[in-house]
Amino acid sequence: MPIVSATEFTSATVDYLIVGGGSAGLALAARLTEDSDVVVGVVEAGDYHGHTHEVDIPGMTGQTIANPKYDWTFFSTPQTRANNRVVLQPRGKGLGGSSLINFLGLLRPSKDEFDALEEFGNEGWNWESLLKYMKKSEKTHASGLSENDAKKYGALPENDLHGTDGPILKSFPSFWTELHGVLFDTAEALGVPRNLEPVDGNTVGTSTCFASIDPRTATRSHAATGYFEPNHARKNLLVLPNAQVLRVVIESDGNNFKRASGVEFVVGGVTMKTKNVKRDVILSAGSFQTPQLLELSGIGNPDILKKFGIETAVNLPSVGENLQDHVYIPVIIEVDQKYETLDVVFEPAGLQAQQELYKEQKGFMSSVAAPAYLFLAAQHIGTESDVNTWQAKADASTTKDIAANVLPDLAKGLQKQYDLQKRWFLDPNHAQAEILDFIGFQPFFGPKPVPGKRYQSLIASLMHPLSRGTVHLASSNPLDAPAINPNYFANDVDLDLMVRILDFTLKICDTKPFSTAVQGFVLPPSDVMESLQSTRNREEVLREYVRQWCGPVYHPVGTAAMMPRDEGGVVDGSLKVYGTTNLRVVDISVLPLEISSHTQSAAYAIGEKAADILKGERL
Ligand SMILES: Cc1cc2nc3c(=O)[nH]c(=O)nc-3n(C[C@H](O)[C@H](O)[C@H](O)COP(=O)(O)OP(=O)(O)OC[C@H]3O[C@@H](n4cnc5c(N)ncnc54)[C@H](O)[C@@H]3O)c2cc1C
Repeated sequence: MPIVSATEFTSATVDYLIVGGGSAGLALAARLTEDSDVVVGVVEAGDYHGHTHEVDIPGMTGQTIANPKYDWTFFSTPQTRANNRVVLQPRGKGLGGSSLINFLGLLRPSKDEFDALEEFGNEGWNWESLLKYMKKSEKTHASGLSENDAKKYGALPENDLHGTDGPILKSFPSFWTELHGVLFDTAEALGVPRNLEPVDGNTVGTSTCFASIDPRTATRSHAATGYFEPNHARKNLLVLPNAQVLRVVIESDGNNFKRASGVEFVVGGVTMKTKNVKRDVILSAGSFQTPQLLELSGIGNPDILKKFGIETAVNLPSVGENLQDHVYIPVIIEVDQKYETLDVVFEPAGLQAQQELYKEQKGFMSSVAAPAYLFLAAQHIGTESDVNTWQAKADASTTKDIAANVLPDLAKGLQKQYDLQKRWFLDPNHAQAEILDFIGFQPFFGPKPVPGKRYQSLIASLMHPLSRGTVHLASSNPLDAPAINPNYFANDVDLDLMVRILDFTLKICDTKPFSTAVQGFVLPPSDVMESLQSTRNREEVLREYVRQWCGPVYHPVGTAAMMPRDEGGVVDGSLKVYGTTNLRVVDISVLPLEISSHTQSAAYAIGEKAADILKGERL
């Protein structure tokens, strides 16, 4: 049994100690322990949740969000350019990490975005290599669609691009709603074609996503089911849940470098220490807690560390800078009653019928709630002159409140990022925006659905923000949440883009055939919709709606960026933290630039690739 007690954990000698049993951390642990001579310890703050309905049943996705059993329930700092609001920043807690609570969409970034990693100086980090690891992480189930339907739904996968025997199972929806095809026809009328195979490196167009669902049982496939449970009998994999790491213990190696000798953690209110790490300590705590743990361990900006009474072990001011996340704005519409939507499960009779269907792995409970995607290039949402303006403003001088404006190293790296973003603005094959269709009332914020009515929620998001945020310590108490500041709209272009993406979404609702289904708007609310009819200053009305209703899409990256040290990097291409001999970061925080995709496939690929890097070093 790999789940061990704290005493067994601290007395064992391990080759690798992984902090965080989440998406990337468990992928890494599973692959390293394929070699029975290698002993790996995983310490995870949350529980091993086993199999619970709210995690397993796809139709219940969303119900774990803001539930502290599964979610860290972080909030942002007040966002000055979004009406001073604080916004929820969910992160999965427990074996499986955020893959426990995510919305199941299994998409991939574009080729350009992975190739950019190599352009940043990380040899071997490119599309070809990461495609191999994304495939390695997955096992694909065929859709069973006819060729005609597959074309209608933008769902015609090319077999050799998809994995066949990996641990994460992926499948297409078990049913298809009428509005799915109607939405894609409407997008086509607006100049956005279907993209039959969106995971070949080009994401632009309309398509159906795969979902991380095992179609044989209609249950969530996640890091714990794929990478932990099948390997639970390995004697060389020791897993300690319910233990929160407080800091990495850092020692001097006698030269200029620092060595991570173990970690201090708290379990059941008792603080304990591991010491017996033969090789590496690996942080896989995600984009918010990896930088927090680095700072708690004395690795970061000395000015910040001093403020919290922490002695600097490694002067690395880039830690916790460069935070990027997708920002979304919702449009919720009421649709004609004749359409079947996920809303049926919130009515007693509908729920009972769906529960019966679920027993046969059918119906809404068995499938992903947001299967239909539109990925839009800048050219879909702006004129040539808009695009030129946007790319001209991809610059540190037009971005407010960022450390790169005072720290030359960060400025150099940021300029490289902006140069790429400029190029991507001009490329009609590069997605700047995403609109996903949640096939019912999006379950959490704001207004509530009226029983008996039917809805669609179009979630419109910015893919490549120019703003940069931060994650730093909020206090010296390791058990306190970090201060998460996405710094929304620090670059004006982000707000301009959000307005254009929202406008395009509203245009969809006003264009046939989709418009014929629309009965009215829930969001934007009626006062905003009325102002849009009556006022000449449409842009300002939309702007204010964005400021008031925007939020994160839960894909934060960049806070431990894999870039050269003198360009604002935290780790090198072998994922080693600068200034240390054996401390690594293996999670989504190492991506220097946000990707035009949801991030779980990248997190698994990073875990898979890290395992091969570490195996390679032992040869
Ligand atoms: C609500 C939500 C919806 C999402 N929807 C999608 C989607 O539909 N599709 C998609 O592709 N992506 C989605 N994502 C994003 C995706 O799931 C994440 O990017 C990915 O899982 C991150 O992997 P990771 O390994 O970096 O971190 P995580 O998987 O979050 O793992 C980090 C782990 O570290 C643990 N940890 C943190 N601090 C400590 C500590 N001090 N001590 C010990 N353990 C610690 C955490 O408890 C967690 O288990 C979503 C994310 C969320 C939160």
